[in-house]
Amino acid sequence: MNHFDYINGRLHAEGVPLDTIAAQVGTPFYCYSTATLVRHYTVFAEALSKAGLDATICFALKSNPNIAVVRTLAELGAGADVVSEGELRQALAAGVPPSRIVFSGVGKTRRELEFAVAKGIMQINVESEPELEALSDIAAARGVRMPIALRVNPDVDAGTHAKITTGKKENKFGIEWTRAHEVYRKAQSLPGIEVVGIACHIGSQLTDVAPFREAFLRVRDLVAILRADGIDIRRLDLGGGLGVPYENETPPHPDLYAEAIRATLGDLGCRIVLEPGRLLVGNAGIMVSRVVYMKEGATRTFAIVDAAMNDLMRPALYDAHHAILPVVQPDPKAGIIAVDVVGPVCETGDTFARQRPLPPLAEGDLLVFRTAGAYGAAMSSTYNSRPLIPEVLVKGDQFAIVRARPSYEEMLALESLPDWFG
Ligand SMILES: Cc1ncc(COP(=O)(O)O)c(C=O)c1O
Ligand SMILES: N[C@@H](CCCC[NH3+])C(=O)O
Repeated sequence: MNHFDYINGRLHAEGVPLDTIAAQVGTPFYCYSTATLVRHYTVFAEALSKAGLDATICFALKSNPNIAVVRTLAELGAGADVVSEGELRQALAAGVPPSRIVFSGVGKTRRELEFAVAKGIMQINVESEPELEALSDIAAARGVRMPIALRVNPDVDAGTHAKITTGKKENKFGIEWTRAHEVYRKAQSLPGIEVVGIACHIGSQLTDVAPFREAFLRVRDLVAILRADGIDIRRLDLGGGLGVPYENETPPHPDLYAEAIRATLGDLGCRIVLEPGRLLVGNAGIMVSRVVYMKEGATRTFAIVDAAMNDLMRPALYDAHHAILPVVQPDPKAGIIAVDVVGPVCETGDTFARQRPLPPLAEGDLLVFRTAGAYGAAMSSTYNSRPLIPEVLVKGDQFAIVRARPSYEEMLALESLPDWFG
């Protein structure tokens, strides 16, 4: 469910026509809907409370770190899951209290750990023994014990795209399952560490609840082993990963997911922490782009648009499908053609869709790429010296630019020529 619909023949974000935004901010741009963000958060939170779970929802900023998006969720009670000092600063700037922030990631630097400890965040999810030792040194030097969970790798196949599966033993993430008990013992003995829980995240865009259940049962076994050894496990961070429909997928409803948590872990007396990203923001965002040229190739028709793989990387990186709609509602009598929708970047991979059935298009037409709120702007780059595109947040019939398009002067100002060029 989202709030991007045709009203009087023009696609709107809530109450605002997208061509009105395009006229003001220029194309391409990202556009997010407050109502969809609120709805997704509420459905997820209600599913957890209906299942009787005592849960903290820590929005995974990696999916969309825009501070207006994060603030919208924080006002509903969301905490944050961050993976870098930059994301931690974004979460704080958006008003997320440190007591609701978890810090994940395989390669947190000492500087990043220092910063997180100094801010007094809720928990650090430690992913290796060297990180555990570094963190203990840092916290002990400040005279504190940092609350931690060890991220364990349960060796479960999430059944998702190979590039976004994280919980198999060959993946770089987490502490190897069979070593977990030993590393927990070590953590218990370190002066700067307070063990509070277990963390686990098996992958992203899961469309079946079975792999989650399998991982949660493994976590359950580990809780029993650790508690029998006197290690006080009181929080379970189950990561994110619940998928959204891009094309024909039918991911489980949050109710089913919450029920799987209740059935496997609900009786352990643990606080549950969740790190959803895509589920909250995926369908709350679109990218709007304009057709620059229509081009007839030898075998295909190309719609060359002003957005490119650097703006929305998912199709190039994962062959991901994003639905494409014209902003002006097509006349059904106009028929359908097969089009390759491509960007201007000098790579064949800069293709958003191949042979996509679309109504006849013309230069200047506005197109919307749906389900672009997660891992869209977040993964964009300036490849081909293209400035990052602006982001707009809509609320009812108002909209605001929540990330401006940098000027070429601002981009150039970051670079300099060494003196030796004279
Ligand atoms: C540790 C961790 N938590 C949370 C997430 C968010 O995942 P998703 O956007 O699939 O909910 C990810 C990304 O896969 C992750 O690696
Ligand atoms: N970037 C991926 C998701 C990765 C999840 C991060 N752990 C995507 O766009 O689908």
